[in-house]
Amino acid sequence: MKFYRLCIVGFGNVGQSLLRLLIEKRDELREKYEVEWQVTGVASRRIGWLADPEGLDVAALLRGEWPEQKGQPANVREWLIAARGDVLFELTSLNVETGEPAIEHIRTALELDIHAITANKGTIVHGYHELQSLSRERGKRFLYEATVMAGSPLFSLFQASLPLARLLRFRGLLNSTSNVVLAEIEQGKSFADAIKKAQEIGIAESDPSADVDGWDAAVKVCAIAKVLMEVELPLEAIEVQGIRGLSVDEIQKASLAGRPYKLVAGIERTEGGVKAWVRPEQITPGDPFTTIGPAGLLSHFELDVIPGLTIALHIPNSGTAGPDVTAYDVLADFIRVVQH
Ligand SMILES: NC(=O)C1=CN([C@@H]2O[C@H](COP(=O)(O)OP(=O)(O)OC[C@H]3O[C@@H](n4cnc5c(N)ncnc54)[C@H](OP(=O)(O)O)[C@@H]3O)[C@@H](O)[C@H]2O)C=CC1
Ligand SMILES: N[C@@H](CC=O)C(=O)O
Repeated sequence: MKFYRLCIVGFGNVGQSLLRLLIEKRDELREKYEVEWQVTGVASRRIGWLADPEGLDVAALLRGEWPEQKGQPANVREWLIAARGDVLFELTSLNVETGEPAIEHIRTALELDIHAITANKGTIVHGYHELQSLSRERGKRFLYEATVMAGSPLFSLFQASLPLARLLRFRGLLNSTSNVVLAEIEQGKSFADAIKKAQEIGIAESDPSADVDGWDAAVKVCAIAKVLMEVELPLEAIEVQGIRGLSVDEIQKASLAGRPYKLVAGIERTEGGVKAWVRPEQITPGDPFTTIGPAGLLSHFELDVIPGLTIALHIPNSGTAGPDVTAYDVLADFIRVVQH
């Protein structure tokens, strides 16, 4: 039996879903992978750096009850050492501009020979090469399946099942929040109430302007360029237009005409590199984008060896399905660590 001490930084929607899923899958992890785990560290701005190498009470954490700890660790390094972590789950809020402090959290974990798993796409855009090479140097994993198309295999699909395939073109729905907001406005809700709906489902970023202004999708396009196309694409080089500029009237009329708006992201290779964009587009009947609900995600890839490959992810427009499927990607990365 292998035993892992787990540390979670960022204990919001995804962090809590992950903990619930780890508990739900505890027996299967033991039976199928001979893995036992304990959460020995939990941290966030409100919680501080909680650590107990003997294991924290996970049921209490999920009830929002944090044990009083005198002399808490002062920073991520002290925290990981105090918790004697084996795996760090980095699940803090997206920082579009710098990817921090998530990059620092992951760098510190790898320097301490701790595997790092993240759902935070800022780390890919701003820290991918550094963190990849550090993870190789230390012989530890840095995994990020949940960062793009959370809930469906994307990076692991390419890595495991599409060797030597060259990605030429991509078009997709990468931001659930914008598409939920558009669908809610089509039903007569105000912009503010539509955002509230996305927040209730747990899919909006901590600052939802990253969603509706197109930056969350842009960061994901950038991650696709970096990881799947091996191309450097600065965020500033992406043509980004969010949904905020659309009026309620435009959104509702487009929907009534059977050509609703969706926030669409795309990238294609050009002679000199790549061209990438995020923008609202009216979709026509028969477009694969019409086949999924508002919170769903869809990616269509054109490869040199496969003319068209589509991944569609269906997410109910209620409950905590968004963070739950994200947590599953994070758990799948944990299993990859266990099999390392
Ligand atoms: N929700 C989803 O469906 C998906 C989310 N993601 C990504 O997963 C990550 C987490 O998302 P989600 O759980 O929804 O976000 P939430 O806003 O629900 O939670 C974010 C958590 O990060 C903590 N946090 C923020 N800044 C810091 C910091 N500087 N130091 C320590 N903790 C910090 C917050 O702490 P506190 O509350 O104490 O301020 C909170 O616990 C994000 O990067 C997001 O982009 C990826 C795919 C899907
Ligand atoms: N805010 C994001 C969450 C996942 O990355 C979205 O709405 O798609």
